[in-house]
Amino acid sequence: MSHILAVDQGTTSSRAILFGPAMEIVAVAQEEFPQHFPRSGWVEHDPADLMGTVLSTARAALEKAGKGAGDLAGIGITNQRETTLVWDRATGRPVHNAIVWQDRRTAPLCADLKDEGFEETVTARTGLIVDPYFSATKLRWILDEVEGARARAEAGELLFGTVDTWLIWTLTEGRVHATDATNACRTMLYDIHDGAWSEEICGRLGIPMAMLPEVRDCDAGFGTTTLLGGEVPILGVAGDQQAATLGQACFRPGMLKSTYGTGCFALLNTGETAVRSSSRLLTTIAYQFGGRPTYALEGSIFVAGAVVQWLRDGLKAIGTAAETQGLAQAADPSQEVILVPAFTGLGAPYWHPGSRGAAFGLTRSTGPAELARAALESVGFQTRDLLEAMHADWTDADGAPTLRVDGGMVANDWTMQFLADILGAPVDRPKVTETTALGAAWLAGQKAGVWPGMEEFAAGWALERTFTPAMDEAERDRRYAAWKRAVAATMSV
Ligand SMILES: Nc1ncnc2c1ncn2[C@@H]1O[C@H](COP(=O)(O)OP(=O)(O)O)[C@@H](O)[C@H]1O
Ligand SMILES: O=P(O)(O)OC[C@H](O)CO
Repeated sequence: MSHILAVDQGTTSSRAILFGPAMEIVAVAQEEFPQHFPRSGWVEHDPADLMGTVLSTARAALEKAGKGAGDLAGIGITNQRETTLVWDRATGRPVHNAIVWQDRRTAPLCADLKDEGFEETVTARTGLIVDPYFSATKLRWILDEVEGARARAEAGELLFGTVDTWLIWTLTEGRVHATDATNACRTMLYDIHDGAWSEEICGRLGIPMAMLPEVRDCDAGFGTTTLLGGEVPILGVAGDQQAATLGQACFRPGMLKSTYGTGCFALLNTGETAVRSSSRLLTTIAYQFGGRPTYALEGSIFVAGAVVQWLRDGLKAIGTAAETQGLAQAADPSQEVILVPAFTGLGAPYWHPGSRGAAFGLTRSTGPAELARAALESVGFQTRDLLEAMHADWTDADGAPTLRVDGGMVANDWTMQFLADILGAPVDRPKVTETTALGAAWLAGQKAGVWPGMEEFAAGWALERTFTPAMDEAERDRRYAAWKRAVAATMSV
C-alpha cells in the first residue's frame, strides 16, 4: 500500500501516473479522446469518454507496473477546470455532453450580465470576471436548452459538477457528490471569501442550489472506489493548474508557476490574502487545507501549445510539435512575423472574446519556419502580458519572483530561452515536469501518510535548468511594443 495513483483528466487526453514510495514515477498511461465541435465556437466532450479514459489509463498504468489496487495507498485526482456536466441523480446519466472551458456559446448571456452591471458582484464574490470560460453560464445554458432540464433540476433530480465531481461520482458509483475548493472557485458560483456557494449569483442565474456539490478541502477524502479491482480511497482533488502549483511547491506567497499545455496558466501565490486585481487577473484559490484557503492571482491564456497543434493539424506545416524548435532556429532573422493566436478570443489580461487570430509582417518569403518561430514567440509575449499584470497587482519585498515552468511545451528549449529573453527574467525548469500529476499525488500521498508534508516536499523540488535572459533591453522593449500593437489590432477588427 505504498503507491499513489494520480489521475490527470485533461482537455485533450487523460493520463494516469503511478508513483512509487520515493515519489518516483513508476508507470504512465495516456489516452486521447474525441473533441466535439458541434458549431463554431462550441467545444464538447462525451462524459463517458472522460470516465472511460480515466479508467482505462488507470488500469493500464497499474498493469504496466505489475501492480494492483492492493498496492495503492490512495488516488489523487486533478482535472481540466470549468468544464460543466449535468446528470441524473438516480441513473447517473448525463443530460448533455460536457461543455468544455473553451466553449464560447454563452457569450451573449455574459454580455447581458455585464450590461446590467452584474460583473461587480461576480468579481467581489468569486474573484472572477464575467466570461463564457467559467461554468456558471454553461450550466444556465443546459438548464435553458435541454428539454425538461430546469423542471428536473428544480425537483432535485439533476446534479451539477465540474470534471472532478463527475469522476468522483462515477468512481464512487454515486455515493459521493463533492468537489474541492479549487474547482468550486472556477464555477463563478462560489464565494471565495465566505467559502460557500453564492445564493445571490445562483439566484440571478436561476441555478437551483440543490444541484451543487459539497465543497471540501483538497485533501478531505472523497470516498472510495472499487472499480480498479479492490477498495481504494480517493484522498486528494485539485484543479489541474492548482495541482501544478502544488507540484511546483509554490507554497510561499510570491512564488509563481506557469504551465504550458493547450493553454498557459500562471498562478502567483498570494497567501491568505485574496488580492483583488486591478489589471484583469483572476483571484482564485490555490489550495485549501483545514478549511483555510490559500489564494492566488491567476493569468489564463487560452492558446499556448494549441498554436503548435494548429501548425501541425490545421496548417500541416509541421509533422510533430518538437519540429518547431529546429524551424524557429532556422527562421530568417530579418523577417519579423507576429502571430496573435486569439483563436478563441483573448483571455487575461484582455478578456476580449470577440478577437480572432492574426498574423502581421508576412512577406512572399514567409514560410513554415517563420510561422513556427512566431507561434513559439506568441507564448512568450502572452506570458509577459500576464507577468506585467501581476507586477502591477503584487509588489514583493524580495523583488520579481522567479518563474517556475512546466507542461508539455517546456521541453522546447528555444521557447524557454525566448521566454526568459522577452521577460528579462530567469526561467526555472524543474527535473520533474509532470508537476500537475505530482501535485495531485502529493495531496493523496501526504494524506495517506506515505509522502512528506509541505516543507519536506518543497525542499525536494529539484531544478533541471535555468534559462537566463540574453536579449538586450532595447530589443526586448521594441519587440514587446510591436506585440502590443498587434494585439490591439485584433481587438479593433
Ligand atoms: N517540443 C515541443 N515544442 C512545442 N510544443 C510542444 C512540444 N511538445 C509538446 N508541445 C505542445 O504542448 C502541448 C501538450 O502539453 P500537455 O501538457 O500534454 O497539454 P494538455 O495537458 O493541455 O493536454 C500540446 O499543445 C503540444 O502542441
Ligand atoms: O487540460 P489543460 O491542461 O489544458 O487545462 C485546462 C485548464 O484547467 C482550463 O482552465
